[in-house]
Amino acid sequence: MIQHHDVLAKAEKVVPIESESPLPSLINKPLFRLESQSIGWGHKPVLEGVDLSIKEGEKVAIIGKSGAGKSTLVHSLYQQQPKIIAYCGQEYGLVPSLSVFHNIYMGQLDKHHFTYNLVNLLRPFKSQVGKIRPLVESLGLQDQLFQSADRLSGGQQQRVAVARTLFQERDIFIGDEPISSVDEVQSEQILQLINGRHQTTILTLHNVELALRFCSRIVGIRNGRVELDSSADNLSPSQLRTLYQD
Ligand SMILES: Nc1ncnc2c1ncn2[C@@H]1O[C@H](COP(=O)(O)OP(=O)(O)OP(=O)(O)O)[C@@H](O)[C@H]1O
Repeated sequence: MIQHHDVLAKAEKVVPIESESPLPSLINKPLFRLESQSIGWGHKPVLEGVDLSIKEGEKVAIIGKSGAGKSTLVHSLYQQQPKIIAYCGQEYGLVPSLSVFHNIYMGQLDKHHFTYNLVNLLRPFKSQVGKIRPLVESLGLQDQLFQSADRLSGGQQQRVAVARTLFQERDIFIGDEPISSVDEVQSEQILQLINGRHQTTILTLHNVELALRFCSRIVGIRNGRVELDSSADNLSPSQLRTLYQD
C-alpha cells in the first residue's frame, strides 16, 4: 500500500480539488495537487518534496530511469480517485482462460447486473461484441477476438490490457508504461487511442520521443525528486535523456 508520508508534517494529502464553478468543463481545474509530498511504500519514502498539480485536459508524461519512482507516483495519483480513473498498470491482470473479448468486457463488468454478465460470459451479446470489435480492430487484435488470453504474445496481451482499460470509458487515463511490450507503430496507435478517448492522461513512458509527441507536459524524476516539470514544447529528446544519467 502506498503511503503518503507525513515527513513534511504539514504536507497536504493528495486530494481532488473540488470545482466551485457550475461550468467545470470551461475551466482548467486541478484534478490532483501534491505539495511538498513524500510518497513511498511502508515507511520508506521513494519520492520526497513532490510539488505537482495536474489540471483537467493535461497530457502528462512521467519520465525517469527504472526504479526512479514513476509507478509509485502514478499509483498514488490513482489511489486518490479510482472511480474516475481508468488505470492500466504494468501487470496486465488478464484471465488466461478467457477470450480477448471477455477480458476486454471486464472493463465494464461493474456497469451490468450479475446475471447479464453471466449470460454474456456463456454467450456474448451481439451488442457487446459490436462495441468491442472496433476497439480490437484499432489495436490490430481482430483475428484474436475469441482466442484465449493465454495463447497471446506479450505484446498482444498488453494491447488487450490497454483495450480493457479504454473500455472502462472513464474521464482520466493513467497508464504505467502502456507501450512497453509493443513495437513503434503499435505504440503510436495505442497513444493515439488513449489521447483520442481521454482529455486528461498521465503516462509513464521510457520512449522520450513519443513522450514529446503525445504529451503536452513532461515530469522528470531523478534521485527521489521531481527534477523537471515543463511544457513538452520547450524540451528536446537529448534533454530528457539526461534524466537517465546517474
Ligand atoms: N509494491 C511495492 N512495494 C514496495 N516497494 C515497491 C513496490 N513497488 C515499487 N517499490 C519500490 O519503489 C521504488 C520505485 O519503484 P517504481 O516501480 O516506482 O519505479 P519506476 O520508476 O516505475 O521503475 P520502472 O521503470 O522499472 O517501472 C523501488 O525501489 C521499488 O523497489
